[in-house]
Amino acid sequence: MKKYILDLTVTENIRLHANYVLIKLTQSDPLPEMLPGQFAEIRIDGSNTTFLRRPISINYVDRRTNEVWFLVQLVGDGTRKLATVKQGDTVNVVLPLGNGFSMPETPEKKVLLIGGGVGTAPMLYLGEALLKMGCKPTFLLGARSKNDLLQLDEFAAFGDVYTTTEDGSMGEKGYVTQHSVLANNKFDMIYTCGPKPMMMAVAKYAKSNDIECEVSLENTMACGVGACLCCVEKTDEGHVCVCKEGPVFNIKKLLWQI
Ligand SMILES: Cc1cc2nc3c(=O)[nH]c(=O)nc-3n(C[C@H](O)[C@H](O)[C@H](O)COP(=O)(O)OP(=O)(O)OC[C@H]3O[C@@H](n4cnc5c(N)ncnc54)[C@H](O)[C@@H]3O)c2cc1C
Ligand code: FES
Repeated sequence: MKKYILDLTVTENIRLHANYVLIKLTQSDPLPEMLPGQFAEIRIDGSNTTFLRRPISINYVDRRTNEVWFLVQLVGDGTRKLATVKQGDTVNVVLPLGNGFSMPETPEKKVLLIGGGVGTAPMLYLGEALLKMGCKPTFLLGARSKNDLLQLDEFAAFGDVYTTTEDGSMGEKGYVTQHSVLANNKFDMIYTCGPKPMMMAVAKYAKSNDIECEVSLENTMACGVGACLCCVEKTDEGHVCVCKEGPVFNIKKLLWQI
């Protein structure tokens, strides 16, 4: 897919919670095609300590308003600076990058989308794409506590939503892999994104229950286009760049000890 370097304009920057912002960007021309699971490399202007662009997932593409959404967790200088953009500011992005999730062959498939923390970000756009093909998704969203569960209304517009929190402040207490929705249903496909230990636990569950599973890796990245080799992951085909060959992989391709 063709990649673009675009100067996009901020239409909204919504503080969802102390540590998260939702940034919506647009341009006068129609935004390019973007697939669920792909990401952008965002240039951080005005930060003396952030030399490289930062990879952020495509959270949602609103074709009616011609906006692309980014859900950003504030973890360091780059994301904190990005979180300060205001309506009318320009943000330079390279997109769409990476491969994206593969869609089920038929809409009859029963699919579960598991997001942990800010790993829920790519699941919203994926959920809409699944619903559009007639495959209503089930979302299982996990976080430390209630405040870290984001965009619940938006998810509910596309499918059934279940939640877990580690402190029990919302949904079932515990980890996503302990949620009763797994025991009460037989899913054909699981898509997941979140902290690596969570994705490994999900992959282990999927493997032992013979369920197809795709994970979206968040290896630390620099160039985002397969040039610097800083994001490599071992697969059954050798070392590959997660930014280019991924970030989405079928768990059968990964050499995880699960
Ligand atoms: C393909 C991909 C998609 C991503 N999508 C999103 C998204 O939609 N929303 C979002 O908020 N973040 C996302 N991330 C993570 C995001 O890129 C990092 O949090 C960001 O680069 C940190 O930049 P910083 O300058 O704020 O922090 P830094 O100063 O660079 O780092 C601060 C802290 O964050 C940790 N960190 C840095 N990079 C990562 C990473 N890739 N994963 C986990 N921890 C990291 C560092 O170890 C350090 O402890 C994604 C990462 C990848 C690779
Ligand atoms: S980030 Fe440079 S090769 Fe992947």
